[in-house]
Amino acid sequence: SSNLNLPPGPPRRFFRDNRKDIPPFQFWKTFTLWNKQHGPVISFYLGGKPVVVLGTAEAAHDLLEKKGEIYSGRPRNIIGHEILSGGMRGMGTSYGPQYRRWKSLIQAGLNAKAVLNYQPLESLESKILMRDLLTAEGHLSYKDHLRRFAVSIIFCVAYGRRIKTMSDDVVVRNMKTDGYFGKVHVPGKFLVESWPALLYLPRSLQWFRWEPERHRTLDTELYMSVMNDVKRQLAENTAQPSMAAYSLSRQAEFGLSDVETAYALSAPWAAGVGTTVASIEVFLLAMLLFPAVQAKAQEEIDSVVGQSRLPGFEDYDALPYVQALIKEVTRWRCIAPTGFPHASMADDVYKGMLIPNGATVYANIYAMTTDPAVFPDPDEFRPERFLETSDPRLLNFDIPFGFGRRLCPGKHVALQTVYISIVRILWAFNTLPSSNAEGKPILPSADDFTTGLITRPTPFPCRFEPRTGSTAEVVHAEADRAETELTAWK
Ligand code: HEM
Repeated sequence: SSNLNLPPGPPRRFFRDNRKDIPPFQFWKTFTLWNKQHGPVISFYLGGKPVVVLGTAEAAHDLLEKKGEIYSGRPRNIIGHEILSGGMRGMGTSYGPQYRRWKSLIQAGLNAKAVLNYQPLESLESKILMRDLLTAEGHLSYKDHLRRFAVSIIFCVAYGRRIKTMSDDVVVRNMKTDGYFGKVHVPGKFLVESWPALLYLPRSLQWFRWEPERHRTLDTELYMSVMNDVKRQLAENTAQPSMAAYSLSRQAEFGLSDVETAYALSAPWAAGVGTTVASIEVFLLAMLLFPAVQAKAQEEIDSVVGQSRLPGFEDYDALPYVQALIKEVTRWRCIAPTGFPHASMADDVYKGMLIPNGATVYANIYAMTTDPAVFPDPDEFRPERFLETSDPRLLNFDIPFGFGRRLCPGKHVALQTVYISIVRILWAFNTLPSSNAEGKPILPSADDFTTGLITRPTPFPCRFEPRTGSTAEVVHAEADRAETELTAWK
């Protein structure tokens, strides 16, 4: 392999370190520019460590899926995995026995069949969400209602308990660390990732440890305490079915210690709340900017469901335009633009280029989902692109959820939650922009997004106008009934 070259890329810098070429803000746009300039597979260096970026779905399928035995590792991540998580988050663990034990627990709770059991809960919580949006005060408070909705569903799935308000103790405690995990995963952000020799400094001088170690103590206390609650309920025979109840009653089978189980059970919480909320926010943004799409989806829902009842999971197959709209939400502004980096676990050769053992490999999902050759006019929000096609890449579109053995295990539950909330918002409300003092609509930018492993629209005001005279009545009646049924989840 010594005769082979790494994939092309930006000019190599002093000490082979391109860190300075990568802006901390929306770094995926720089990756995409480099993919355009140098080709679908590019490379650069971070502190002497090779990084490869795959800019087309074809390259990602060829490597991350077809050669899963090589490309299912995770790069060494000193801050996010080793220091912040004590090596216990499966998401940052390389493929191997420890990862497989973690994954079997996750899969048991989140596989396509298991998630059907969560539909009744998702339906009930979405009825509460409709009432919250109907009675929302101010044009930004929808964000808090969406977050409560997503946290409550994920918390029920993981621990069998509802979150009724954002002032719930576990939410308040989690908010102290929430977001930190995403923030530490910006490539090139920490010197020690590029220069691990800094770990040889006396511990008291390792300034980069102080903050993540503080967060780790808080995280561990929180994850253990919510898991121990379920342990207690199991002993008292009062536990609701949940991932925690299932895995604690089979702990020996999964081969995970208490603290490892506690961290595994926190994975849906860490990876599932922000992503679900961000997806629904992207939907709302698109509805403000593309009102004709909103009207077309509402027309479809009205023709299938009518106005006297809410749409439900049973209507899914009869709503192809809504299904296409959801795919377009995940494509138009993908919320995990570079996925989560993989690492190669052996030398490999792809189209004459060397991808060395230990290289960090990013799937540039942003480049793939905005590739005009596959998605003409990528900035247009056009669900029709998924209907007027026989291209299998569009018919089976799931690029936003990653690739191969590391493909998002929460995909099924995420799509269920997103569907039931979106279809009911469309049925109940016209999502409309706020107006300024002169009565002119304030349209948000389509490109004002945050930076991090997960990106979301920066907060924009919007309002929810009931579509018919009877909407409020149906929403209130359904929410009251849901409130009673939800008491089972305490
Ligand atoms: C629309 C919402 C979501 C999107 C777009 C999304 C996207 C992704 C992506 C791109 C990855 C990285 C895949 C790779 O490495 O190739 C990932 C990983 C992951 N996701 Fe999601 N996700 C979403 C919702 C969820 C939910 C709701 C959960 C949990 C209930 C979840 C749990 C996870 C976990 C545990 C991983 C790590 C998998 C591993 O390392 O093997 N995600 N997700």
